[in-house]
Amino acid sequence: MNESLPMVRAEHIVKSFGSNNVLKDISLTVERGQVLCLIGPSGSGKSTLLRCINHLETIDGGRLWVEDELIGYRQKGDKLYELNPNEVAAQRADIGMVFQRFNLFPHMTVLENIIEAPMRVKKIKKKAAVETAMQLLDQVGLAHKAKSYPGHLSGGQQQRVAIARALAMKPKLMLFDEPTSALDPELVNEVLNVMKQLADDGMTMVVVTHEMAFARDVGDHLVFMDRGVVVEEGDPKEIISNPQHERTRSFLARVL
Ligand SMILES: Nc1ncnc2c1ncn2[C@@H]1O[C@H](COP(=O)(O)OP(=O)(O)OP(=O)(O)O)[C@@H](O)[C@H]1O
Repeated sequence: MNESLPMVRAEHIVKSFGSNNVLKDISLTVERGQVLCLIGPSGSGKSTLLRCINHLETIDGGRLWVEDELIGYRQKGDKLYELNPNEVAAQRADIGMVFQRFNLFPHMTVLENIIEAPMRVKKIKKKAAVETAMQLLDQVGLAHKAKSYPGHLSGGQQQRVAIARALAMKPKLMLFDEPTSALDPELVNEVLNVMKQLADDGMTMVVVTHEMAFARDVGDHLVFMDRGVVVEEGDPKEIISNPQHERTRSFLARVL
């Protein structure tokens, strides 16, 4: 692995749903260990971009790289070949994603939720999977809830389990899609604190968020998207205190 490669490179990404051109020529780079926060009005294409990185949508044009791997394709000489389902699954296994809704399996305990994918996808033995899961639950402050069912947890606790579940696959990149938007306000910080800890530990993260304090204090890089294009990007503190573009200014005036 070439350590000098960025973690993510999006080059001229285009994505439409019918006549709705949701991503219009998006290019951006996420460096290793960087927390990139993606902000912008509703419908600007932020979730779609994350979903393209994680194979949940297929791009119509451009190239998406995670390290030296082209998302969805294998390159041989000048030719590109679509990955088969097993190869897609292998690429996806390296990328953790946390959604607005936690999507935990309700009929499984917290522990079972976390060990399910490592055992199924990575063929990890149960003993090792449980050991890792318990360490992760400890990291997110929920070791005491291992045997609980998701329905008995608060939204903030469920989201922390969802983060632990994603981390159990030992991803090299974590994508967060508005991870606190569905939470009661008093539960938001417990999730943001776990994310901050992850950032401090050096995890590469792309975070779609409306939490501007998090973007300012934890983000290394801020990207403001509007109507499918990157309008402005740079240092979060600088953009938030002194946006250069009128569209950024009017968005920030609404959310700050
Ligand atoms: N699967 C889909 N089929 C059709 N249209 C879609 C699909 N997914 C997203 N869209 C459309 O793409 C546009 C961008 O949506 P997206 O969720 O990426 O925006 P967003 O910036 O994340 O917004 P929000 O902050 O509200 O989540 C919207 O018009 C949405 O309706």
